[in-house]
Amino acid sequence: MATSSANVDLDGNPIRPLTICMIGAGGFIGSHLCEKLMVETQHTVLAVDVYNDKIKHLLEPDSLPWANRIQFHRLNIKNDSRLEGLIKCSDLTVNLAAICTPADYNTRPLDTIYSNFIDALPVVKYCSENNKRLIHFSTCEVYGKTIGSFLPQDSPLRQDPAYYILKEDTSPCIFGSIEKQRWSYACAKQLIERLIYAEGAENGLEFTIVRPFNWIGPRMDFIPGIDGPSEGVPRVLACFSNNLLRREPLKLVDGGESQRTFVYIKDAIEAVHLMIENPARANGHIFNVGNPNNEVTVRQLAEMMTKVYAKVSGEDSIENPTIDVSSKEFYGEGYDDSDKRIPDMAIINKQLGWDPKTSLWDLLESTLTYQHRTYAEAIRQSIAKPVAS
Ligand SMILES: NC(=O)c1ccc[n+]([C@@H]2O[C@H](COP(=O)([O-])OP(=O)(O)OC[C@H]3O[C@@H](n4cnc5c(N)ncnc54)[C@H](O)[C@@H]3O)[C@@H](O)[C@H]2O)c1
Ligand SMILES: O=C(O)[C@H]1O[C@H](OP(=O)(O)OP(=O)(O)OC[C@H]2O[C@@H](n3ccc(=O)[nH]c3=O)[C@H](O)[C@@H]2O)[C@H](O)[C@@H](O)[C@@H]1O
Repeated sequence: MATSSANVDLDGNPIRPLTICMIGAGGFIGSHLCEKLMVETQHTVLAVDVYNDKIKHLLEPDSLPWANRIQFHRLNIKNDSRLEGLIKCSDLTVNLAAICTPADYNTRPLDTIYSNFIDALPVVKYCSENNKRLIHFSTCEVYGKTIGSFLPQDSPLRQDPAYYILKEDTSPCIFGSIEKQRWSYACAKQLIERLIYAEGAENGLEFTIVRPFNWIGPRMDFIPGIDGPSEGVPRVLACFSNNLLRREPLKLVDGGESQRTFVYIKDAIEAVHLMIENPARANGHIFNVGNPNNEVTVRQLAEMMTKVYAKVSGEDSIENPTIDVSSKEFYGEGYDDSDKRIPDMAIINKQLGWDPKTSLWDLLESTLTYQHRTYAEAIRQSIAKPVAS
């Protein structure tokens, strides 16, 4: 894998220290990106978010070696006039802010569309008007379902990669009907991608669009009842971690037949680092960032997480480790799913020389070690606490 050296880019040119306005810096991806930029580079980060719990370790104490290179700005980009000033005084804006948990897409579709499209509009506008570079986080969900999923079950073409591999420049974006509100997120992300692309074409905006394919690792989402709402439904890694920590069966939605490719957050952050430091190679591109070698069904993921958790916790797994639930029961009306998500890696490989390296077993082992160390005791105490009468 290509890595960017401390001082020169992939073409041997010196890298000058940048000021980066990172919106959504307090989230899962933002926290890892901030960590990378503080520990391994000389760039400065203006970290924008409504929360900062996941980056507290980078903000305090003042004696940290990077203390003068990171500032936290608590603001909601929906309604804060300070945003334009922060973008103006930065060289680059990285926009991560979004509602991005599937349980919200069909239950809070308006918030989802506003967050992923309307709230991103001023960010794009300020970057374009002030000639500032933008790295915008989209999603692999813009591909929706594969072409192959519409073929008859017994069609041999279903095995042909042409019918399922997802390519940035040729694959169509296939969503379900409007009443399947699951697609509100993907559709909003697609429209903001098109707007950014058009700003590039008509007004010369320097942009890069990132399509993450299921990045997972420590600090992803929350554990319900511990550092998030008891009734909240996070993404699958945190749902399954929560079940394992509580010794409950893992819930397989509609049989757990959907397929995903999971990439380790630390591998994926390497790719973003390369985009930041190689604008000539990254500008104007849309990049899939995922690990095509780590494909599993959700059922296989549950089985592997159960085995890995038994290893890292030293506890035997429960007798019936999984249970089937319908999507209506789990997510409510209007849920739908992507059947299969394998990223084509040709463009990112050609432009940035990036390839993922961590196997699914290894990334689950380090992530579940973190989950166990961070949450097991808190869960034990919450279970032991008598319920208030
Ligand atoms: N994690 C993945 O695998 C994945 C996959 C596909 C796409 N993405 C995209 O990457 C981005 C980051 O994802 P993540 O996993 O880190 O999610 P996250 O929810 O952990 O982080 C998003 C952050 O944005 C902040 N935010 C949201 N709205 C805001 C607002 N109005 N003002 C200020 N801050 C706001 C949130 O507080 C949160 O800290 C999102 O755009 C998401 O759609 C992530
Ligand atoms: O991470 C990504 O690349 C993108 O995909 C995710 O969507 P999805 O993969 O469907 O979200 P998960 O919550 O991680 O679910 C993965 C699969 O597990 C299933 N699932 C989830 C939770 C659970 O307890 N059980 C279960 O079977 C879901 O139905 C789905 O098929 C989210 O939309 C975004 O964070 C992001 O854009």
